[in-house]
Amino acid sequence: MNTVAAIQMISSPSVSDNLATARRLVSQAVQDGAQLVLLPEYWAIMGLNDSDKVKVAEPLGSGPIQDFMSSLARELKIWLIGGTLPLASEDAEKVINTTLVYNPQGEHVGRYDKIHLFGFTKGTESYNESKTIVPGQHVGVFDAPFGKVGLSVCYDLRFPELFRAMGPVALIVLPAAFTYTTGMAHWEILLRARAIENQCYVLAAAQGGIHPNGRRTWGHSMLIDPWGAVKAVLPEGEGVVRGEIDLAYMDGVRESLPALKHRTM
Ligand SMILES: O=C(O)CCC(=O)C(=O)O
Repeated sequence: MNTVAAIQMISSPSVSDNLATARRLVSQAVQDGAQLVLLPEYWAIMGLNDSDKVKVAEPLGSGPIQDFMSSLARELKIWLIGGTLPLASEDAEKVINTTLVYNPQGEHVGRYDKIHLFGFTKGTESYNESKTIVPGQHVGVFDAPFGKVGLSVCYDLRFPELFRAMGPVALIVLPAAFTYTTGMAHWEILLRARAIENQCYVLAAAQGGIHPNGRRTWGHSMLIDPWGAVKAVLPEGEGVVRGEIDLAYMDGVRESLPALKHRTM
């Protein structure tokens, strides 16, 4: 069995507070047996305004957030998928919203830059990530001990072609900070659809609550199995969602309903 966990947070604008919370929750997940742990989108910096986000953006390979993730993975001997952090881009006013993956030796072994940038306007709610983020251009997949893991971030969930482009994977991970409004309507349906159509596990780590800046996020971090069943969920608040990747079960689903083999395009 392979135990994986998603961390749910309600991140604040204080990077040091967020690092302390992440350390506490990841340690709790590991005490409960997790060998691979996923943090949510912008776990270290959510709540910072756009200009402060650019100020804390790190060059790849160095900076306090990357040092923290690498040390934590090494110390706890886990695979750590670092939600997302802002990496410095060539445009001084924009960042790259990046997931970095660390192995149990604390080495950086995977990267994915969020490709689809969220835009949404309804009433007083408005988001336009392309103002402050440079989109990624490459699919991200890495090899974990139990098989291939595909990387995606939040709004990417709405674009099934990204997940097809990963090739067959055992697990899709999705760090997120879904809005309360869109999350209530679409989050679980889309996550379960990605698990069903790709016949793999889906692990989603969300922000979930009312943040100090007033923003409300949907939460509902969850683990879904290859049949589309929700195995564990945390509706709101900080905490850990944990479960097993059962490869024999996944193979059974793929054998009894060989939809992946029946693809024609
Ligand atoms: O797709 C959505 O509804 C939410 C996406 C989002 O909040 C994000 O990508 O940051």
